[in-house]
Amino acid sequence: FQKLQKEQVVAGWPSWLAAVAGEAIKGWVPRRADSFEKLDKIGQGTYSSVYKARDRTQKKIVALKKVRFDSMDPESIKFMAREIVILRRLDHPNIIKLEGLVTSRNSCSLFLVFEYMEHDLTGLASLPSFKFSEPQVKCYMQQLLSGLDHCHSRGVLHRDIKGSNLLIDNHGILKIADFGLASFYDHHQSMPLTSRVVTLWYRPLELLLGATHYGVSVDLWSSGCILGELYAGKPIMPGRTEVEQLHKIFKLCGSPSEDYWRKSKLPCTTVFKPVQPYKRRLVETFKAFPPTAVGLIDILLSLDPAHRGTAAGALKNEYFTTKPLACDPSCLPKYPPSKEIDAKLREEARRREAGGARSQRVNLETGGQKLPQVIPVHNANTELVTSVQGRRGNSHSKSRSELLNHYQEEAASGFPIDPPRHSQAAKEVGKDRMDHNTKRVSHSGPLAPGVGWTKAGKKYDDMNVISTRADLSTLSGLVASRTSLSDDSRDKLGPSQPKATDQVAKSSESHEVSGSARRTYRKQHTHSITGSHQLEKGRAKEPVLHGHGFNGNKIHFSGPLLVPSNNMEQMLKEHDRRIQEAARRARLEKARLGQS
Ligand SMILES: Nc1ncnc2c1ncn2[C@@H]1O[C@H](COP(=O)(O)OP(=O)(O)OP(=O)(O)O)[C@@H](O)[C@H]1O
Repeated sequence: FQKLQKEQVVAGWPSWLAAVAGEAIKGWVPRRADSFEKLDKIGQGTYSSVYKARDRTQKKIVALKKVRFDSMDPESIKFMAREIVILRRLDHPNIIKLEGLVTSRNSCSLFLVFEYMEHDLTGLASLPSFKFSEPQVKCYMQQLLSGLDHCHSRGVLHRDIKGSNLLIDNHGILKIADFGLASFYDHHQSMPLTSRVVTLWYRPLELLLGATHYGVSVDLWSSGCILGELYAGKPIMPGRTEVEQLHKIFKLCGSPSEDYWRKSKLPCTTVFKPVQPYKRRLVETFKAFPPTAVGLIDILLSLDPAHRGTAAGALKNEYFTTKPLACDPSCLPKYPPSKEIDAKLREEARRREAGGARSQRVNLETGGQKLPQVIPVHNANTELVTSVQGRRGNSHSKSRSELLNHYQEEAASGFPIDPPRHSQAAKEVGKDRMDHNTKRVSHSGPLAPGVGWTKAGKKYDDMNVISTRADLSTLSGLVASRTSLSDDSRDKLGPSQPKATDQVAKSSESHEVSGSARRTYRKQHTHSITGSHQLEKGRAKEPVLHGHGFNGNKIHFSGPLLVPSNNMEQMLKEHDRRIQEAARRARLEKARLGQS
C-alpha cells in the first residue's frame, strides 16, 4: 500500500490524495493546470465551481469542476474522492465521462476534467420559445433511463436525478452528471444508506419517511417526476419543506396502504401517517397527458418502491413502443448556447445583490435594463436566462455533510476506507462544511415549458388537473440560493472569480421526539424559497409538526405521534406562516444592510 502511495506521489499526485484516496487516482497521472486555459465560469454547485476551459493538449473545450474539500482532513478527501471512484466505474454514452484530474504534487486543490456539455435539461425546458415534442420527450427519457440502467447495473445509485443534472450536448445526447451524492449499493439492500439524499421535489416517499435500506427505486421515482415535469411544464410536486413534500405526494399519489405502514419499519411513519387515507389521483390529474405517458408515470411514482420496477423495465414500457416513437438525438433542434450567458447573468445578479438596495434603485431607474447593457445577449437568450435563473431556485434539501457522517454507507459503497475510529471527527467535518465552508446550495428547479398540447394557462394546483403549458412568470419568480464561497488563492488556472455572495438559507435543527418512540436526530438542510419566500440567512426553523414547541434548536414532540389528517393542513399553514415571517425578517435585514 505504501509502495503504491509512493509511486503515486512520484507520478505527481499530492501526498494528501495518495494517502487516503489511492483508488480514485489509480493508473492515472495528474494533468497539469497550465495545459488548460480557463474561460468562463459556467456552474456553481454545492461543492464545486465549474469552468469552461480549453484543453491546450487535446485542443478541445472541456468543463473543469473544481471540487472543494479540506485537504488536511482525510474524511473530507475520501468523501470527495468517492465521486471520482464512481465516475471511473461508469462507462456509457449517457453518463458524463470523467476525462482526467488536474492537480500537482504541491497543490491543495483538485479539478475534475469532463467533456463539455452545452446545455442541461432544465435550461432547455426553460426556453420560452421551445416546446418539447412527444418524440423529443421520449428521446430524453430513453437516454435518462439508459444511463440509469447502466449505473444500476454497475451497482451505483445516483441519488440526485433532476433536470439540472441531466446535461445535453449540441448533438442532443443527454448525459447524467453530478455523482456527488451517488453511492455504491448492494442488491440485497443490507447495508444502511442515508435517507438525506435527492433534491426535495424529486425525493421519494420512503426517503422522506427516513428509509435507510433502499435501492434503484429512488432514482426511478425521480425519473417519474422528470417525466411528469416534461409534460406538465413545471415541477409536479414542488414542496418547500419535507412535510409539504409528503403532503404533495399523498395528494397526488395517495397515501400508502395499511399494509405498507404496518410492514414498513421506517422511522417517521408514526409521525406522518394520516388518519384518513388519501386517494391516488395521478391518472385524473394527468389526464391531459398521453395515456402511455401516464401509464409510465404511474409505475415510476408507485408508493411502494418494489412496484417501480427497473430502468431496464421502464425502457420496455409501451410508452416507448407506442407511436410516436422517440426521435433520434441527431434530429433534435440545435439550441442557442446558454451556459456562459447564464453564468454571467447570475454573476451580474450577484453583483447587484451585493450592491444592495442602492443598486436596486439604480435598476429601477433604468427600467431594469441594466443587464443587457452589461452583457449583450441575444433576445431569446435573455428570456432564456431569466427563466433559467428562475428555475435554478428550488428546495434542495440534501446534506453531503450528513453523508459524510454516515459511515455505514461508506462501508456499503465499497470505497476503501478504514472504519471510523471516532465519529466525532466526521461530525466535525460535516459541521465545518456547513458552517464555515459551503453552507450548501439550493439549486435547480423546474423543467419549464411542457409539451404543451392542452389547457394553456390553467392554474396549477396539486389537486387540479395539471396544465400541460408552463406559466413562465411563476418560474422566473424563483430565486436561486447560492453559497458564499471562498475562492482558492492557490487556484492556478487563472484569475479567481469574484466571491459569490448570494443568499443562503439554512435550516438546522434537531428534533427530539418524546413518548414511546422517543429519539433524537439531527438534520441540517437548505431551503431555497421562491420569490418573496426567501428565508433569512441563518437559521430558519422548520415548523413544529404536531403541537410542540421550540426549545432553542430542539423541537420537542410530545403527545400522540399519529398526526390526524386535518392537522396536516394546519401544519402547512403554520409552515407558510413561518416562511413568511422568515422572509419578512430577511427583507427587513436586507433593507437595514442597504441603509448602513
Ligand atoms: N461537463 C459539464 N459541462 C458543462 N457544464 C457542466 C458540466 N458539469 C457541470 N456543469 C455545470 O456546473 C453545475 C454544477 O456542477 P455539478 O452539479 O457537477 O456540481 P455540484 O457541486 O455537485 O453541484 P450541485 O450542488 O448541483 O450538486 C451544473 O449544474 C452544470 O450546469
